Amino acid sequence: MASADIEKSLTVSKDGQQVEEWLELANGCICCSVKDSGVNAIEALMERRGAFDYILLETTGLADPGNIAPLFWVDEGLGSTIYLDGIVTLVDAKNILRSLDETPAQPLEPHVDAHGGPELTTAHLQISHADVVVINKSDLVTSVELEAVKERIQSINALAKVHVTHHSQVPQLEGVLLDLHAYDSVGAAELDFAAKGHSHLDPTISTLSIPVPILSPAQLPVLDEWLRSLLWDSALLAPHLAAVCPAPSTSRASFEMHRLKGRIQLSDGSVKLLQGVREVFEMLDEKDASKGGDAPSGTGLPRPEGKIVLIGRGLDAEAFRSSVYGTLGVQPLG
Ligand SMILES: Nc1nc2c(ncn2[C@@H]2O[C@H](COP(=O)(O)OP(=O)(O)OP(=O)(O)O)[C@@H](O)[C@H]2O)c(=O)[nH]1
Repeated sequence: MASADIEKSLTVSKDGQQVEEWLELANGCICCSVKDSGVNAIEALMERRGAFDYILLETTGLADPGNIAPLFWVDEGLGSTIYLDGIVTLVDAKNILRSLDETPAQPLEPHVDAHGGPELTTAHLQISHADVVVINKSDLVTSVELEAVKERIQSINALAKVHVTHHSQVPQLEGVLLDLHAYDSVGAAELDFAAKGHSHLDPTISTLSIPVPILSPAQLPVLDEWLRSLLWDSALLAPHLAAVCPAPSTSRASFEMHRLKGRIQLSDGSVKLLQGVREVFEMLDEKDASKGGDAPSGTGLPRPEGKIVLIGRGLDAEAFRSSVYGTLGVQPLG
C-alpha cells in the first residue's frame, strides 16, 4: 500500500495554470523514499521552475498520512525552503460513518495496526492524522446525521479544525486549507478545545488530553525521556512501580500513537511546544509568546499549566496520566 500513497505526481498551480510535474526519485515514488530525497526532489523542481506559493500533494483514497507527513516535516536545522503546512482530510458526510465501521478490505500494514481490538480503517488513519477535516456533501444528510458525523470525527481527533461544506466550497483558502502552520505552532486555545472531553464515541481511536503543571527547565529531559519511551518503544514509563517491581520500570501497553501536540509552561516563563506524528516528534521553543500563550479569556492571568494532547489507539487515560506524573515526580492535575 505504501507505494500507492501518492496518486498523482505533483500538481502545481502557477499564475492560474495547473502544472503537473513528475518527481525523479531513485525508487520511483515519494512515499517509499527516504525523507531527504523527497524534499530534495521538490527543492530541485523549484530551482528549475521558480519557487511555488504552495505545494499540494493529493494522495490516493487509501493513503496513510502518517507515512507521508514525516517525509516533509523537515528539521529546521536542514534549512529547507519547504515545510509541512498541514494535513487536510476530506470526508464524505453521507458515507463516513459506514467507512469507519467497516472491516477493511485490505489489511493495514502490520506496523500501523499492531493493536488488535476494534477495526482500524483507512478512514480512521486519515482523520486521526488530519489538521483540518472538511465534511463535504453536507446537503445529502439531515442536520441530525451531520451532528453525528461531527461528533464521531471530534471524538477521534479533537485537535483538527472541522469545516462543513457542500461541493467543497470553503469561504477562503488561507487559514482554512492553506497556511495552516499546523506543525510549527501549537495554540493554547486548540489544546483547550481538545481537552473538553475524552470521548469513546469511536471504539478505535480517541483523543486524550493531559494537563501538565509548570515544569522547571531541569524536568525537560525527563519529559523528553517519557516521550521517547512512548513514541519509540510504545512503552509507558512507570517509575512509581519501581519500588514494588525494580525492573523493568516500563509497562508495555497495547497502544498506538498517531498524533501529539503540547505546550509546556516552564518556571522561567518560557514555553516549549511539542509536535509529533507517529514516532517522530520535536520539542520547540515558542518563538512568539503572544501567538498562543494568551491567558484564558477574561481572567487576565497567565496560564497556570501546560497540556499534552495525544491522538491514538488504546489510550487509557488513567495509565497515561499516572505514567507522566510519576515520571516527572509531580502531583496529578485535573
Ligand atoms: N450533492 C453533492 N454532490 C457532490 C458534492 N461534492 C461533490 N459532489 C458530487 O459527487 C461526485 C463525485 O465528486 P468528485 O469530486 O469527483 O469526488 P472525488 O472524491 O474527487 O472522486 P475521486 O477522486 O475520483 O475518488 C460528483 O458528481 C460531484 O458533483 C456535495 O457537496 N454535494
